[in-house]
Amino acid sequence: MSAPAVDLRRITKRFPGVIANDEVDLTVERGSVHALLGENGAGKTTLMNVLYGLYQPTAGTVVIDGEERAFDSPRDAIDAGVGMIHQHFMLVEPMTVTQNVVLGNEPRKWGGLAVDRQRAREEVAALADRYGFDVDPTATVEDLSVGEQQRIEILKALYRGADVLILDEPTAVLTPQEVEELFGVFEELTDAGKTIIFISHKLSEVTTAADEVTVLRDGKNVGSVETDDVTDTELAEMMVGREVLFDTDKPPVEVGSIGLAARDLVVEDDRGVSAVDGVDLQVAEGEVFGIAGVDGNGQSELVDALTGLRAPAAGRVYLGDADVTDAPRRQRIDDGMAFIPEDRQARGLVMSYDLTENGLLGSQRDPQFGSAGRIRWDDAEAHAEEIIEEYDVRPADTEASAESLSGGNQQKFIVGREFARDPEAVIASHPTRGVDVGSVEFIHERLLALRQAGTAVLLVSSKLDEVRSLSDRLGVMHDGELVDVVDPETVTEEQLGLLMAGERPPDVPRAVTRAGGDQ
Ligand SMILES: Nc1ncnc2c1ncn2[C@@H]1O[C@H](COP(=O)(O)OP(=O)(O)OP(=O)(O)O)[C@@H](O)[C@H]1O
Repeated sequence: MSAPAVDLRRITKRFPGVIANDEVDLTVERGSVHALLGENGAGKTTLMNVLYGLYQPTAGTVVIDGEERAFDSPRDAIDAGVGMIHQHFMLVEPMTVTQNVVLGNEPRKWGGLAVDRQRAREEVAALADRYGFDVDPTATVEDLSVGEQQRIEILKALYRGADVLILDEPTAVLTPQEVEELFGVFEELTDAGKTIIFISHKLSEVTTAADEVTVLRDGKNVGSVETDDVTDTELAEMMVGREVLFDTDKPPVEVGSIGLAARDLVVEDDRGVSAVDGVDLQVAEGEVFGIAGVDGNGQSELVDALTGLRAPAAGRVYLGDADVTDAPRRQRIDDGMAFIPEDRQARGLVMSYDLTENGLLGSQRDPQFGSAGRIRWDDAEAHAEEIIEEYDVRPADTEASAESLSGGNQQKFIVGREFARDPEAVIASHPTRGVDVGSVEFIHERLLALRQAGTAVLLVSSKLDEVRSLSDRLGVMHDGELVDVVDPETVTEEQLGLLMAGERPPDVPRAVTRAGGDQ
């Protein structure tokens, strides 16, 4: 039998005060798809960063194709045939597909004096063709959908000779259709002898797309199993070490008056084009209003306008009875608006601050933490400790900087901080993105507890099962418009998919309006 494509032997990686990987073994056979699963902070990204040469292990050996390797940088890993596709793409948007794919490795002509553009185009087209990728090498990257951009990243790795492809949560930003396409790409690649390792939090995707799965817990490998031999429930238990319930219990709630509303809202994007085109919506106290849609159909701009990050070009925003259209963000927070942003690193946290400081963000003027501009740091620290404990943020250290936390733990901290404000209205944008199953369950429970307590919740999510199970009414956004408001319980996945694609399927069940006031 040939040597495995990847063989990690007793990899240990320590950071100050943390053992991120603790003698982890991982064997991945050539031509297979291997999933890496584990709670937030379990050490998945760290292990892959070791394999990709971004980190040097404290101890242990990396063996590729039977050959022991020591990578000092990703350059070494790429030379050994290991490529990595990060969650945040590293493409140059104004450039073409071809320019991006060959970037840094351009074929040359005239004795190396000039880039051979024609050859570059031909090579990229041939590569795309070989793996069945439907891409136009002359297209500009910024005009492509997220799924297409991801395929360009994969092409880039293949162009550099990758035999092993590592993908960090590749499905987090994709629509259900794009996820299917990506899994099709996985098949093409493995048929051609490539090896794929992907990190995921979605159990159903792991069992669908992977041949084998390895579960990490607290930095250790707790088991590698073939996906044919394991159920979602068993995997969840391996991850968290306890039973995880998948049912969301949503008790009936008596709704109150309007907690959050938008009227005829028009919002322009960064290029001055209308991204939100006359949206009307009302969220009652005690109601979860979900918004489903393919990313990039105006959801982000809508959320920006509601939270005060972007001034609308027309229309009004209301928090309770108050018109807050022109109110600064700070005032909206003071008036009871909590916000879980889509981009947690840019808008949810200050990455270089520690958790005590991050726990204060938005509450600096709250008398709970001081007066006359002086902050009582003991109280601020106690507050951060409460969030850490309640939301199981790891490491449980108020002095840890936000940037030293894993992505999912950063998210849990933001959610904890925002929910602790006891808000009148919550705007939650992809609140469980990158969060492990145990924590997803917890965040869902807390969202429903807020609903129970009479908070108006606007939930934007690209996870259809999430918006369907939590929402009382579900709006679908397409091309800047709220094209329909449907009953999340009875609408079918197919109807939703069509609405999200801008079509008008028949017999869509309309949502029943229960909110007070006119609708
Ligand atoms: N650069 C760093 N400095 C200090 N600690 C770090 C650093 N990178 C990761 N860690 C710590 O190592 C542990 C593992 O983190 P890692 O990002 O590998 O987890 P993960 O399994 O990928 O989590 P998630 O699912 O949340 O992305 C965590 O405790 C994290 O706080």
